[in-house]
Amino acid sequence: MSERIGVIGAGSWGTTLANLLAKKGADVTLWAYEPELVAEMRERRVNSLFLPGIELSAGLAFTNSLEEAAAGKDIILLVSPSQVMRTVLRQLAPLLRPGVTLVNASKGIELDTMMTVDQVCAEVLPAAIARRFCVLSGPSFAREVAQEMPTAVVAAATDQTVAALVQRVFATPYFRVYTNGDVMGVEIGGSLKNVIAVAAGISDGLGLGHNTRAALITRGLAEMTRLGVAMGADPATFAGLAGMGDLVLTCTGDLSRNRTVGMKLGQGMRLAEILGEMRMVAEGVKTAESAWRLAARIGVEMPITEKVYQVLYEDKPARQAVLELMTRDPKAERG
Ligand SMILES: NC(=O)C1=CN([C@@H]2O[C@H](COP(=O)(O)OP(=O)(O)OC[C@H]3O[C@@H](n4cnc5c(N)ncnc54)[C@H](O)[C@@H]3O)[C@@H](O)[C@H]2O)C=CC1
Ligand SMILES: O=C(CO)COP(=O)(O)O
Repeated sequence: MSERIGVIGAGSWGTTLANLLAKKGADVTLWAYEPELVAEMRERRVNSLFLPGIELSAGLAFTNSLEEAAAGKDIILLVSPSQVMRTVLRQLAPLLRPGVTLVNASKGIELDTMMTVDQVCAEVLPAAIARRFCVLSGPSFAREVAQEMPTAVVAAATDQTVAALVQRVFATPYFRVYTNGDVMGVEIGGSLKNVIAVAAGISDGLGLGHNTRAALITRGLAEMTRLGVAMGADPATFAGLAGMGDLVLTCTGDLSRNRTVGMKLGQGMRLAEILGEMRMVAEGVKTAESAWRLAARIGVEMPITEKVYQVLYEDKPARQAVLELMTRDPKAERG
């Protein structure tokens, strides 16, 4: 591959995708926020903080300098947590060359503005650069991709030549990439499934059953779709990889950080204590608040998201939240 690629963020997902690209033979530079991580990855070819036990390709370069990671690159992969994305983008803006393709692999809605990552890019970056934006999302635990387990994701861009480029660059025999034109639907699906995964974790932590989890997944999908459609998304996107696919993975998979946070809440731990023990990001914790505020602002009902918000931030007991969901006014399933 001839593309020069900068990967911005060396958490578990950024490291995994950088490694996937380097194993394909691409020229990849991985930027890490933590200086000690760069030293370790250079010397030992491992990221013991965020992706322990996975050997990193000899072809991968590492840096703490955003300039080194971004200047002159053909593709920039954004994989920093969504709440720091604006700060990172502001630093990247003067470094990006015209014609660069931006790929977002992060999942979340900014707290202060209630913006998706594509919207933040459009605000922070020059229009000519923000136009070549693509979001890469879907059911993809980093560790399983790093272990080359078959995975399917979606690359969504307004310009289908951009989506097709991203599909070609990222595809491997174990990483299948579908194109899609619905940027908003894919951004919203990837962001909101994390909130529903917190709910599913709470349910599991309370010792509730498979019926409850299936109800949360299905009704969670209904409210994700409702918000997405109100934001201009195509409802069909929510039946796809970035909607139902990722929702099922995250609500049922033991590797999910969001589900784990929920489980610990359901078992009675306090949020501050849970987050204090975590170095990794559980995006659903902040996105519960931004999504809840966004839904209130545009007048969309999101009862599960609302309860997750109340359990996280208003000390609502989890059992009380479940009871309140179950005893809402009777409704038709669709409508
Ligand atoms: N890990 C996974 O399986 C997947 C993660 N994602 C998404 O990828 C994004 C990144 O998550 P992970 O790679 O999992 O990260 P992680 O949870 O493994 O690591 C945390 C990351 O946050 C970075 N960070 C912390 N404070 C920072 C700051 N002030 N400025 C810049 N960076 C800072 C760390 O350097 C590290 O890269 C998230 O939006 C996540 O939802 C998407 C798909 C799969
Ligand atoms: O987005 C993910 C898988 O698609 C990762 O989910 P967690 O952040 O909950 O681990």
